[in-house]
Amino acid sequence: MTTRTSWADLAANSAPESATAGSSSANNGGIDTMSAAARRTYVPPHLRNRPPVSEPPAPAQSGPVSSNDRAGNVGPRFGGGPRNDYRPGYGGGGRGGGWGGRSGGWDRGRDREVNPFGDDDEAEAFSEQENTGINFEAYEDIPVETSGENVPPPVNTFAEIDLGEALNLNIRRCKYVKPTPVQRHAIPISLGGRDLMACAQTGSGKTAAFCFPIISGIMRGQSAQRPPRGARTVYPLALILSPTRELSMQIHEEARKFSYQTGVRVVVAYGGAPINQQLRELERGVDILVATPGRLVDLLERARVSLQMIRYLALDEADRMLDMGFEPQIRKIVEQMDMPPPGERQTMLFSATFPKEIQRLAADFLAHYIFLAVGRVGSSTDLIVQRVEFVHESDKRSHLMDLLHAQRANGSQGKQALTLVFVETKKGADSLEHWLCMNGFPATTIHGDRSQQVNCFLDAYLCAGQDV
Ligand SMILES: Nc1ncnc2c1ncn2[C@@H]1O[C@H](COP(=O)(O)OP(=O)(O)OP(=O)(O)O)[C@@H](O)[C@H]1O
Repeated sequence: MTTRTSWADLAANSAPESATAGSSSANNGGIDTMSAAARRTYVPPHLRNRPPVSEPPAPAQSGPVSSNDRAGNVGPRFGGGPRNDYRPGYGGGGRGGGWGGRSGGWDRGRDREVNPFGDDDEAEAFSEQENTGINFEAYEDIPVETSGENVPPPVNTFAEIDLGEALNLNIRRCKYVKPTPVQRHAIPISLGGRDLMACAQTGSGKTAAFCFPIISGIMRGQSAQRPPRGARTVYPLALILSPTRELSMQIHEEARKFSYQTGVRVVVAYGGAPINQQLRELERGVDILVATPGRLVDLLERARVSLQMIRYLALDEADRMLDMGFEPQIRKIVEQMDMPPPGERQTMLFSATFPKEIQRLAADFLAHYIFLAVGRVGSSTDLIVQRVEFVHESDKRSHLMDLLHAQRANGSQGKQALTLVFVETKKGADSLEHWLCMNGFPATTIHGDRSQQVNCFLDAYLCAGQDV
């Protein structure tokens, strides 16, 4: 069934055929960290250290979201679809059976996986307390639009999706009780092997929306293709591109939690930091690479990373990447290196907005994609009263004083309230700070290297002593 909506119509006109995949520039040196046996067949990090199995790999078969046509989308490169890598005896102990029962390659290899949850106390980790990162009360009214052919139905619970035992445990460790709107729709779409163009705001739970299908897919899959051997070149199976170092680090942290004890290894690479440590991390193996575009181009040009084995590509905050001028780098990474073309890889494009430039990117990077637009969770329009008031220059301070007094009166109901005042210059901020303090509203000025022009005040009346 096809549902058409205003945004959807924009999306539906796309022509995804224009992407071109460059040929591999593989070199033939040995992979010096591998044994001779391992050299014969490339073994991705998540599959290394498995106990040997005598039977051949399981035949290609559909994933648990059986109504989806993943095979047709993944292409012949990966054996026509995901492989269910359940093997009797593998992961059968400890965490339960099924393909999700793996305890992962980490613990058996030379690296012991650090617990990203930061504690070994399972009782604490599994406490019933919900993750409070999302305002679930604002959920029910979130408008969601989807369009495209054969859109997989959304799910209401994580239990409805077979993500595998290990990933399910990590979802519980994260205290995610139910999926956010973007997760409800995006996860079944991606598990179904479909390309996705998702318009979703920051804070809507996008990270899990693209990480869960990637991790689950890597756990199930088995690469049918052997990459050429290149000294010190690594071959990630998934690439997550994000605009900034901070966001990349955040995604990496989250992805490490989601992939804990799955055997799937996540590495991050971003600019503005020494490359050597990142190279060492890459050399230890990488299944999912989280990267900023500039640093990734550097790694590709040094032939330290090859995109030849990429099965999953996620672009987070794509509109921000374009705003920051990363389009040439992104196009180089996706179209001019050795990444498999659309249709042979699975691509998820996330953006808060859907301007023409993003529509073009979607047309070039995605194949037969589903368009998803999710309204903002806890949108400012729902939770914040916005008011614009025009005040004469000479009345600004007295007006501010009135607002602060009003807030002080409201604040007596119990909840602490903070006031942020943005001031044009540091000098102006210093002057206002002094004036506020003299008038009984302790304030703290914040200014930093990144924005000398914008300074803000914290009304410390109700939070004196807090370090912003
Ligand atoms: N299903 C869920 N249940 C409870 N909390 C969740 C759920 N999904 C995500 N969260 C939490 O909500 C917060 C925002 O999620 P997340 O960082 O994934 O959003 P995002 O859309 O990727 O935002 P950003 O663009 O800032 O990365 C995080 O604290 C995350 O742990």
